Amino acid sequence: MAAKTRRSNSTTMQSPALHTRVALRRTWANRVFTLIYACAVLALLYRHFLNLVYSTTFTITSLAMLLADAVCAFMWATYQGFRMSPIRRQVFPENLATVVEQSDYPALDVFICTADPYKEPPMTVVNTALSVMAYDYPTEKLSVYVSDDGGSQLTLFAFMEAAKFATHWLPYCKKNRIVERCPEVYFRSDPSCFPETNKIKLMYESMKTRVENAVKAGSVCRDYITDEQQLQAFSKWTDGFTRHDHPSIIQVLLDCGKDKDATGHVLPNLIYVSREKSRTTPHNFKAGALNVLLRVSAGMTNAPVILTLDCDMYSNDPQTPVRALCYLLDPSMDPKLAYVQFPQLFDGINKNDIYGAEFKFEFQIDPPGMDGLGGSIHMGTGCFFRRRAFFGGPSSFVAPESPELSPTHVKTKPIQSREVLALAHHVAGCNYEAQTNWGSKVGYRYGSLVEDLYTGYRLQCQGWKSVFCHPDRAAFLGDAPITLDDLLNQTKRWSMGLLNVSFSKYSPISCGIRALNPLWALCYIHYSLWPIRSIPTIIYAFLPQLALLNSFSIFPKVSDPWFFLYIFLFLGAYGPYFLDYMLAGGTLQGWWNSQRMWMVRGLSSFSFGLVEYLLSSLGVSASGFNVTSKVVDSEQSKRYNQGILEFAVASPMFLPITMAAIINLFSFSQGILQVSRHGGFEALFLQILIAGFAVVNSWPVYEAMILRTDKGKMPMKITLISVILVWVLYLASLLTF
Ligand SMILES: O=c1ccn([C@@H]2O[C@H](COP(=O)(O)OP(=O)(O)O[C@H]3O[C@H](CO)[C@@H](O)[C@H](O)[C@H]3O)[C@@H](O)[C@H]2O)c(=O)[nH]1
Ligand SMILES: [Mn+2]
Repeated sequence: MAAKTRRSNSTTMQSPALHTRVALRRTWANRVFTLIYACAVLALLYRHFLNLVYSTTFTITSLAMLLADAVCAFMWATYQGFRMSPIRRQVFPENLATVVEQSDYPALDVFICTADPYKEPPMTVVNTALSVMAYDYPTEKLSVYVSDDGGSQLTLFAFMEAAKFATHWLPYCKKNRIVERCPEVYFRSDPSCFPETNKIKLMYESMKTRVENAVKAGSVCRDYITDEQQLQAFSKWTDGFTRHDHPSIIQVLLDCGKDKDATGHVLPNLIYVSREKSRTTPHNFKAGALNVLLRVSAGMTNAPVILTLDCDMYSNDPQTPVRALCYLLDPSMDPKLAYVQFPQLFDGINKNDIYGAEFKFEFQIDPPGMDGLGGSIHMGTGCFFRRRAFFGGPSSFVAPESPELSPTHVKTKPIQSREVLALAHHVAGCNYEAQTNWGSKVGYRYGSLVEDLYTGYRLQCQGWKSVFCHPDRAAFLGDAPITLDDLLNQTKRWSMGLLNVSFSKYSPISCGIRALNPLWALCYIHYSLWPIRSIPTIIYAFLPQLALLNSFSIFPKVSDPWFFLYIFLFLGAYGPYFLDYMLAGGTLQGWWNSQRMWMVRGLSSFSFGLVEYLLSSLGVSASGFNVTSKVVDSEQSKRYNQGILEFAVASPMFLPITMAAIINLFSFSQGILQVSRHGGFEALFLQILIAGFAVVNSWPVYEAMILRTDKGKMPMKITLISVILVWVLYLASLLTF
């Protein structure tokens, strides 16, 4: 494995390493292959060029194929950034004690975001919070801040319950050295029995029932409210209170200075924050919520290390913060290190990941490639930041507007003191950021629906670095969408967010290429232009097929030497991708599904994202952050576990998928008939091959249109509209060819 190993704590010669990095053995193979494939790509472009200049039969079809191939070539070239210097890191948390005593660990503020109690069940959020509150970390240094953008009593109520349950759960986990500290997952796993297990389980179940009852009823039953303080907290939900219009609500649910667990030990701080909202002031979605937490926490605990988490990403390993410290506290580490990113991994993905929702490349395979160049992307969740990184570059500090919010400000007042609470409410106000640097130079950056990638990128442009930490045991596990519609909406949102980045003032194309190492910038260019993949996907899904239906050949004949170039390009595009996927522990079917989903996304979410982005930049429509649902419907989940794709809703994004499935089937059968009757196989072979490949990929779509009777099948409306559109397309093609 190790081609070269670099010991990272060279200054402390005697002490054992806290972490190592090695170049992956495949690096040279990658580089050589890139060189060979680049020649093939150039040859293809040369062929197009010859065609353009000399051919008398150059048509609109040739132009479209040129466009498709040029975009593919560009995306391929930019992807090579990831493949040039991939590395693998390892951490040794057991050695941390040689560098720092536990009592000298930095304080840690954990930020958890939630936005909608109906799409993100409060019990999910509570489980995430409990799993981190129970970290193996000095409790008095740990604070958990929950941002509730849904402004929901239900979420607050769930956290009041969680605060009570934590007093039992935390000592139980620590005493019995439980590894699984997310209670839901722990009890589901049928744990071994300790004397208190049943009692704790009952407590958990009864909390769950109360919270779920409240969610079902849509309000908190008065009987559940046990004390005056709680009553006072809920009194903020007055008649005019809506999730889009309400004052800020900040509740300290556990105070480390006062509250003790059932065994008399201190508890971590637990603070509920629902920032002020007003319909007239933009709130910048999750980035805005995180900036509020940055300020509220600055006024309360101001920990130098921050962990950001999405509400569904529970901790799966109580040692995770210590792993992060192996980088953050290493005296020989580059002081420009801004964040340690753990991969986004998921719980409950079905056997072969039918939706490719694991994003194995983006969350597991590509980040080590970027890490070797300067640092991984930020994935929004599972990331330990140095607070200082949010305030200017490593050597150019940008002070916040108030010294009390500065990362260097030392806290002395108790978190529940009047001044501290007043400051917290003030900085959570919806007009607070006006005329400040928040969102532009300080904190999470605004202007993109992928605030995570964008913020990480902007930090790196300022000179910050990052590290990708991928331990064997997953550090965090989250939910992935289990319906196709949810998944496509998620990637549509990402597409728009990525285009925001591409066309921003700080675009990787103009800015990144100057600020970062060029290969590193290529990676960002590649991601930020993801949605343009839709162009070749759409062209390749329809054009060769329409040509085939008209017996019109657009690729070289089998006997033509150029034919082999196409075959090589096809295999060479899939081969490395396949190998990387399998080396990352994937299955053959998982890979197949993943490549299918890339085509599906290209047809639907990427193209819709591209169009919506264009419309919103023309001011025709506004783009928002449509939160992915984490609610599981039992029938849907049953189908998901059986590996059946869920269509069910009449989403316009299904139209291009269905149309492509129909047209490929027709052209494939027509092509076969044609060559068996009239010959010409040589000239049409590549088109038949492409259509055949698409037909095999479209199998689940045919099933959903014709064979299935369950509720998840393709809505008849979508099938009918697709048939009509395909017919129109075919008629139009008769005029073209
Ligand atoms: O106005 C908002 C919208 C969302 N969120 C939170 O943002 C998180 C991510 O939302 P989700 O719907 O789960 O989006 P995903 O597409 O699954 O998330 C990925 O993509 C997002 C950017 O689009 C990143 O923010 C996430 O970290 C990343 O995991 C959730 O905890 C939400 O509660 C807010 O706090 N406020
Ligand atoms: Mn999510």
